[in-house]
Amino acid sequence: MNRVLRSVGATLASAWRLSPGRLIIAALLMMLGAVSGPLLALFLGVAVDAALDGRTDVAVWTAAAAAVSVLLSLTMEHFAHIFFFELGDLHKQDTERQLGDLAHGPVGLALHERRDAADRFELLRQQSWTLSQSVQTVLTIGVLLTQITLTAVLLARIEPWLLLLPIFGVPPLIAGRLAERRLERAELVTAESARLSWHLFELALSSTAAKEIRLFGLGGELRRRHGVVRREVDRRLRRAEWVGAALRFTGQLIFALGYIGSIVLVVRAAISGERTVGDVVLAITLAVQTNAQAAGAVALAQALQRNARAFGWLSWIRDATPPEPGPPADQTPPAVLTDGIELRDVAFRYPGTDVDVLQGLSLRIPSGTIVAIVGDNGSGKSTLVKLLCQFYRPTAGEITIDGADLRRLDPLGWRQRISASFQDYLRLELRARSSIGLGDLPRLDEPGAVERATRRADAEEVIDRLPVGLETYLGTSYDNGFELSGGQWQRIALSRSMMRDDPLLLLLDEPAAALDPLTEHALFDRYADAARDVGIRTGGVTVFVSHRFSTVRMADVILVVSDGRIVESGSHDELLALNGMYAEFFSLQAAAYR
Ligand SMILES: Nc1ncnc2c1ncn2[C@@H]1O[C@H](COP(=O)(O)OP(=O)(O)OP(=O)(O)O)[C@@H](O)[C@H]1O
Repeated sequence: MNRVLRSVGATLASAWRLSPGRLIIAALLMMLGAVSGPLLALFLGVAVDAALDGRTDVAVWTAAAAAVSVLLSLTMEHFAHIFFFELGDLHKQDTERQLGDLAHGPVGLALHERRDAADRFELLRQQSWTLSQSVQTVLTIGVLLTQITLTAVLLARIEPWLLLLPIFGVPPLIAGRLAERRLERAELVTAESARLSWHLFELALSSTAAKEIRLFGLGGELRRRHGVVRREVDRRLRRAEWVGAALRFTGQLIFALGYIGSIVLVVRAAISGERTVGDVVLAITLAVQTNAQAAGAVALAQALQRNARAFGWLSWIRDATPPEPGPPADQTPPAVLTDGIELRDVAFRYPGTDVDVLQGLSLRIPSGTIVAIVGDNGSGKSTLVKLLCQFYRPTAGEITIDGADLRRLDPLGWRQRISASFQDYLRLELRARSSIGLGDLPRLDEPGAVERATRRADAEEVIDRLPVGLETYLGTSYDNGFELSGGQWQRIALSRSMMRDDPLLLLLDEPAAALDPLTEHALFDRYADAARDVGIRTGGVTVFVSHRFSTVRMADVILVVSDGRIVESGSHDELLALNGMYAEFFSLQAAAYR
């Protein structure tokens, strides 16, 4: 109940903030429509009695009033809808903006990488229409309460026992709520499968997936799997809907019994002469309206539950990433690195999991050093990169920057001093100049900055091939957009990562996976020059992850990571002399290229 009340309050507050005028007009129009129903019953009753008594004037006037009531009840809600529609749209846009803020807001990655958060984002995406209707839903509460009160007063005038009639409206309400709960549980339980089924369906539409799907002849298999998952989701949802329908039917049956009883009561009173024919007409008309009101209340309860659920998901996401415990992040990064970066006994476990993916990591990276990280898939290389970017804080141990705890550095300030490129790089479908220049937003329009970054990333050749160079629109979002190959996109991403002139940390997490070995080698040659230049100017440290040992050997220090631990470290020659894991990997790869 609290959840519903909170969502009602929040919806009204939001509608008032967005457009108080529309809210007031819509509420007034709805109220006019709402009172016209019970008034219609009252005027009809009086008109019938006046006609039977021969009071023509009264009969005509009350019949005319009844006609106006009909007109109002038929039209007012329609006009109110125009305002609701606009308010609903504003409310939906506002919620989407909030969702965007929530998605972009957290400084870390936990929200994006949590499965339970992904479920709620998906449910909100699917049910955004609920939010667009929430203002109307909430105002309908006032309408129904007014109608029910008026109806109750009129019924009590005829026969106080008739006041019991609205009580019969309670079972349908409770039944509706139970049914909604069942559906909600079923939706949450099936959210993961629903995501999977959507993913399998999307594969059929994706041009990237089309090649492998055709090559491996996977079309039928993917359709089959999609069908199995979809059927399972549908089966569970259908079952919840059937149980819900049975519950609702029971509730309505109880109301129907009360309804029949009340009509019998008034008709008997009229036969015995205690009530007039007008009273019977009034009671029957009101009883019909009571039924509609009960049905409206059930629908309203469902809509309120849905609204509360969507509101609950939004609040859940809002509360899902509380600020991480630890010292306040109020320090700015140093202008230059003099000492370097140090990891002391660092361990890390992803939120919601029970395995340490990094353990006991200790290491000192002196300023100006180039460090390469190698290791098996899943050994923890990218996770270490995420910790260095402050996407997560270590669960144990400490990372220091020139002796200062990394947690004390303002993440946004620290990231402004990082240049990074990731294996799952972003394809920013914009003008090439912007797609690169956004790597350092304040310098997007600085003359020569984008060109310099392109040179550092060895990507001039990619730009030269574009129809209008840096001014070319990239990607399929534009009619005249130029689509790039995977490797070309990666070079654009690399250029973006080269935009910052004075980074303290250069991170390259397999940034060249889509490039051929020769290109990667040439790129890293150039990159190493840039890194050393940065090292001299700012003492900046370079950390790169690569599976190509020909590239890795250029680094000053190579770390071999296995199962979240550093198992070997040293220069290329030192590690070869050690004749351990690195030496084995290196000779295997060298033999493959020979
Ligand atoms: N968001 C996440 N939530 C839970 N576990 C995760 C998450 N991201 C990665 N992991 C787990 O952490 C471990 C290390 O993953 P990581 O991506 O750091 O490996 P990697 O060495 O970079 O692998 P690769 O060479 O394949 O890129 C893996 O076991 C992976 O399953």
